[in-house]
Amino acid sequence: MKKILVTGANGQLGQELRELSKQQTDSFVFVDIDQLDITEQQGVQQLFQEEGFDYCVNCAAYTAVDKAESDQALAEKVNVLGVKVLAETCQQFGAKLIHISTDFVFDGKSFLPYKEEDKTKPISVYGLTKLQGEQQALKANPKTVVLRTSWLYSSFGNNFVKTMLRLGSEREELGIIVDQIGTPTYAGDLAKVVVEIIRQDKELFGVYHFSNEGVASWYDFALAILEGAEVKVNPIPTVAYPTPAARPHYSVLDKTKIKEAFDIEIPYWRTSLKTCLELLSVHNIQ
Ligand SMILES: NC(=O)C1=CN([C@@H]2O[C@H](COP(=O)(O)OP(=O)(O)OC[C@H]3O[C@@H](n4cnc5c(N)ncnc54)[C@H](OP(=O)(O)O)[C@@H]3O)[C@@H](O)[C@H]2O)C=CC1
Ligand SMILES: Cc1cn([C@H]2C[C@H](O)[C@@H](COP(=O)(O)OP(=O)(O)O[C@H]3O[C@@H](C)C(=O)[C@@H](O)[C@H]3O)O2)c(=O)[nH]c1=O
Repeated sequence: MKKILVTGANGQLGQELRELSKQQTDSFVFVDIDQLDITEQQGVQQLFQEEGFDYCVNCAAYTAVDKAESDQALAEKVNVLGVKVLAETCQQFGAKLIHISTDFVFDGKSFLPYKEEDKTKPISVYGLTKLQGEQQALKANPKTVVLRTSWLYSSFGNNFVKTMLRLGSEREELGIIVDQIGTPTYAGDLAKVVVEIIRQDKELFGVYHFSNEGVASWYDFALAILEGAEVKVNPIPTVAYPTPAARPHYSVLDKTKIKEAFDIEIPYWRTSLKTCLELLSVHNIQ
């Protein structure tokens, strides 16, 4: 039986892992900032010393993309320093680290799905801090898996799906960006892959890309979320929706490496969206 620490456990991915852990025989410890601030080296070291983890899954992050532009210090503290502290502590106590990163490490100028070794060039503070976090993790603990994912949503936490359901019930029309192309990822599917990597325990460290299968613009995603609703969804260009942070125009991830290494099948994004929407409607959450 393995012992696994999950940090940032109250976020979308953390809560999906919590759900999934109920069906696992491994022992999971879930902590969020109130129990363990990943930037506090002493507290992190003490917990590792007391508990002796085999794996740490880092779901803790500063994820407010627009706010990060004016709050660089805090974004850096959590996404760079916090990851360094966790990775060094994992190395010190012999634990493997699974760290989650983002498609926003790329500039979006490609027209083919990004492979792990493609050149990174973040265009936002969030993207830059996440890239620096990856680098710190891989440097401090060679036994690190970095999972880059994109456009995460879940029935837990805050995300684009819930925003669309809310705005769709409040407004008659929505303008949604059509020239940013990527792939939505159901955090429940990402949680399954994390658990599978731990189960296989193959020691295949390094960077991997994971999202759902297929491609969409935010506009396509919004239309699928609001299918059957009365609201009119209009496609708009990025310039018509100015935001503090720039976002890549294209950030589809190539998933060949993770599929071959861990022999996994990945659901199409519309299939997983349906699963999440059904869960939301059963629990009447918006
Ligand atoms: N959301 C997305 O669309 C995407 C996310 N990712 C990455 O996936 C990972 C999981 O994302 P997601 O589940 O959406 O994130 P969330 O924002 O839902 O959850 C992050 C959690 O980390 C907590 N946290 C923040 N600072 C600290 C700290 N110093 N110590 C401990 N915990 C802290 C947050 O607490 P609080 O809420 O109180 O701040 C929150 O509970 C992140 O690494 C993210 O960068 C990658 C691609 C897309
Ligand atoms: C609410 C809204 C958003 N949008 C656009 C803005 C943006 O380009 C896109 C998504 O907006 P959001 O703010 O929900 O999501 P955003 O913060 O851009 O999502 C990103 O989060 C980080 C954490 C990641 O790592 C990325 O992979 C990605 O998921 O939709 C519209 O066009 N119309 C709208 O009414």
